[in-house]
Amino acid sequence: MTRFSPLLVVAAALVDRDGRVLLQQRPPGKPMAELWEFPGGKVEPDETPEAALVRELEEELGIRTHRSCLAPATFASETLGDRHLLLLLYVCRKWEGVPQARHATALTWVRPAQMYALPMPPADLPLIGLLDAML
Ligand SMILES: Nc1nc2c([nH]c(=O)n2[C@@H]2O[C@H](COP(=O)(O)OP(=O)(O)OP(=O)(O)O)[C@@H](O)[C@H]2O)c(=O)[nH]1
Repeated sequence: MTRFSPLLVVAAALVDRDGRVLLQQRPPGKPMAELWEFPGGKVEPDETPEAALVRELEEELGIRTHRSCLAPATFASETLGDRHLLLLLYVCRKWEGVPQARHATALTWVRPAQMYALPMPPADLPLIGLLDAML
């Protein structure tokens, strides 16, 4: 029997009061360098997806939130090289602190429709229309 071992990644659409969403730019030297992505990262073994996302938002942006502020929104399913990525996207409207680019090259706040003009990872492309309809 084939074992399916997906790469489980969690990410957040942080939404501000004007309905704009935060994207971060991946640094040079990494896979998919310079593409714009939702903040987040891999779920570690023995970690819940929500705990992973709270941790990643603190590490990457220096903001604090709580799992009760993470609303499951949609997901992406995409083959990435020899792995299969499952990306769980949450909407978050409540956090403490001002996001800072601790890992990313840059941050930007955009409306979902503006994402079509930005280079994003292939897995993220189907999420744009869904966010546009949702927010
Ligand atoms: N955070 C995030 N990751 C995404 C998005 N779209 C997407 O394909 N990914 C992929 O999901 C994985 C996220 O894991 P990660 O952030 O821990 O990986 P990384 O390559 O940046 O760092 P690392 O492997 O050095 O820890 C990467 O392979 C990344 O390319 C997205 O919108 N946000």
